[in-house]
Amino acid sequence: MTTAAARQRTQHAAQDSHAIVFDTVSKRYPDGTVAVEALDLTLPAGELTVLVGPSGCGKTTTLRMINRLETLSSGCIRIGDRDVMESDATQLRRHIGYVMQHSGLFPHQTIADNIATVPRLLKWPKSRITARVEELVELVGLDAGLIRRYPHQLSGGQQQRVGLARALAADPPILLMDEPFAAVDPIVRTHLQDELLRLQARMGKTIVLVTHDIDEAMKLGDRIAIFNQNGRIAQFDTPTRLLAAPADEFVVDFIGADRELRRLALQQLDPEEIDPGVHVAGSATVGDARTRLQQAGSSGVVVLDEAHRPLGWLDWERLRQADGLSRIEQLELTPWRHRLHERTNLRSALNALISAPGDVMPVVDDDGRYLGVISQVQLTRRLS
Ligand SMILES: Nc1ncnc2c1ncn2[C@@H]1O[C@H](COP(=O)(O)OP(=O)(O)OP(=O)(O)O)[C@@H](O)[C@H]1O
Repeated sequence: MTTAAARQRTQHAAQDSHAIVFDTVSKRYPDGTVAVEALDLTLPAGELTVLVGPSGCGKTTTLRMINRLETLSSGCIRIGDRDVMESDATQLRRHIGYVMQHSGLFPHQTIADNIATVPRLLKWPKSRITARVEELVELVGLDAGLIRRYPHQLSGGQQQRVGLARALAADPPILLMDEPFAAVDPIVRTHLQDELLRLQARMGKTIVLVTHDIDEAMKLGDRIAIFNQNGRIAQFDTPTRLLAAPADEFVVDFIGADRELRRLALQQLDPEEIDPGVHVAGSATVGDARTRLQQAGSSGVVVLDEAHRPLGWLDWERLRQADGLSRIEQLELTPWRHRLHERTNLRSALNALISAPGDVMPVVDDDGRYLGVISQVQLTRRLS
């Protein structure tokens, strides 16, 4: 009989087989440079681990030793119970997707052929390859019309998506990503990071990602390894723990002066803090709105459209001056520059509130419908 516990054990065993363990690993290049010295580190299966640290501290070397693009000088790396140096290098790399900073696409091959690289090596039937390419293009959010183009005909962000699709083609359990978003502009980078998180929530792969950027590390990492020189680990922890209890001055400096703001970015609004607020429909009369405001003792009112979406803010002074019989929608409302989503983090909430009329911001659900308001007073109380 297969019990739930037994099923869970089997699942864990399967996942553990993709944990990556560094056991006293060193790498000395032929010119004598010691890139990594006696590294001990266990990267858990099914998690996204970020390697971050100053330039030249050995992050890329560490990453490239996992798929044997660099050989180890001493020590051992195991994936599950397999020693990578004893595995066949070609076989090993088929189970490990690899994404580089400048996508590394083959310039004379179409996008479709680039994505199909590993399936072709594995001699999949043509129909299976075509179906997989279509599936991947959709998965990474590329327009299907692009697959007949060549890499130079794509933007940097599109090329990175193709690089990711190619790395995922044979559904490898492990994905190595070396500064995958460093070469694109900040807006595209944010999109790509969000996409990676969305994909990882579905895929649950063992991902190792190298970056210089501590904000990117905090956003993406289930765990973060902060490297000091020669591949020494200053701290290996979850983002929350790194911010709450940095191990030493080096970590404090690396995280930066705005550590408190970074902590806020990791905390979400508590649904209990969302206040119903005072709101009226645009079709209500000024007189109705005044009565509601007086009852609630608020400084203004949130005006909603017929789909219950926030239209703007109307303060008491403007209401007082208006004709009591006119409709609210005829008055000039103060719009918000942002909407806060119910799953927003406290850093975004604070930023938005700083410029909000009436010191309150409407909070909306996935469809943009009004759930209530969060106020500066409430947030300050929570943070103090
Ligand atoms: N092929 C090589 N030969 C000699 N030294 C090398 C070689 N590759 C890297 N190094 C050196 O090894 C050290 C670690 O390099 P590595 O590229 O792993 O660091 P990194 O943390 O990824 O740096 P960056 O963030 O600048 O990419 C550096 O001092 C680098 O100069």
